[in-house]
Amino acid sequence: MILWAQAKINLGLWVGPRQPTGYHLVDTVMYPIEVKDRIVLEPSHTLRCDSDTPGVPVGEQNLMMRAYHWAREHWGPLPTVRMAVQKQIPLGAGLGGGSADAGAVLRWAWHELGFGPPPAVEGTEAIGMDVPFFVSGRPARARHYGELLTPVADRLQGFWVVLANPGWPLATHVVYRAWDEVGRESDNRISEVIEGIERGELAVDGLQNDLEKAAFRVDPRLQAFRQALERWLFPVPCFLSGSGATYYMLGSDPADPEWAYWAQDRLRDRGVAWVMAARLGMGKDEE
Ligand SMILES: C[C@](O)(CO)[C@H](O)COP(=O)(O)OP(=O)(O)OC[C@H]1O[C@@H](n2ccc(N)nc2=O)[C@H](O)[C@@H]1O
Ligand SMILES: Nc1ncnc2c1ncn2[C@@H]1O[C@H](COP(=O)(O)OP(=O)(O)OP(=O)(O)O)[C@@H](O)[C@H]1O
Repeated sequence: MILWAQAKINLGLWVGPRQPTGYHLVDTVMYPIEVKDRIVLEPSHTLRCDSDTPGVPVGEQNLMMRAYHWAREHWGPLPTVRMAVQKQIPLGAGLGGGSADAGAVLRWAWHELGFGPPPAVEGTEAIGMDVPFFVSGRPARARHYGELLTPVADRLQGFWVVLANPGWPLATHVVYRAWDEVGRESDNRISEVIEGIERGELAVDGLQNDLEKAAFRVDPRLQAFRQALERWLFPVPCFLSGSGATYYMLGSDPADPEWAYWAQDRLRDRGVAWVMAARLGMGKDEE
């Protein structure tokens, strides 16, 4: 069986102070995007988790394995399988790659156990704060530590964006740690973003990512990367997803793929390590 694990982008991200738990309060909209990992699941005599992508942990360190164990413990017995992931989502990119894979395994487990849709997300934050979103797979506002979800209208489905990643990762916990030093709470404009989505628009003036300054601090190359993107795609603004290092950009008519493909070619010509024109919204779950 083939499972598809879709990435997300954050449409705005506001961060509050670190709590005694070690986590920060956040407020963001997470939107699925059609960049996806391919996971092959097959019956096996022993439980295994592999990947042919360099840098992806295999075995117990992989989030798919943690998701499998979690589902078996909390939902019920599962067949013994080999899980193999082919990554398309870049690593440490703010696109939620590992959490997306975990979400896909949990969705499979829910279905496998004969429970009806939608899969329950409760408790899955034990695997990662982004995981409940990936289990649900639907556009949502995410609050508290990111696990508290409220559905958001799926009115941006089909919008074209171009994603650009500089080719090196940023570790989420390091960026949050840097936020403790340089971060400042900013005006929360998420209602503008949500109202825009309800009208079928992306309110770009309200999009802001509080982690960006912290990410610049962790790796100053990111600021130079952003400046280069802005120069190459002028006058289009760039928005950082999650804890970075991926930026997304959209043209004046996001329903039209032409600008996204033009931008994709232009950034590839300029040597950007990973670039992809992709649509927002939910794709198919499995093959
Ligand atoms: C940046 C975002 O992707 C935005 O959606 C998320 O906030 C990160 O979610 P995630 O990668 O699923 O995060 P986790 O794997 O749960 O946590 C990784 C590390 O990030 C930090 N972390 C994460 C979420 C949060 N609300 N506050 C935090 O401070 C913690 O140091 C934690 O140890
Ligand atoms: N299935 C997986 N795919 C990718 N990385 C994984 C996986 N399982 C565990 N990891 C580990 O998780 C780390 C972070 O990976 P990931 O790509 O999810 O980060 P991210 O995109 O920054 O996530 P987020 O947006 O949730 O902060 C990787 O460097 C890797 O060590």
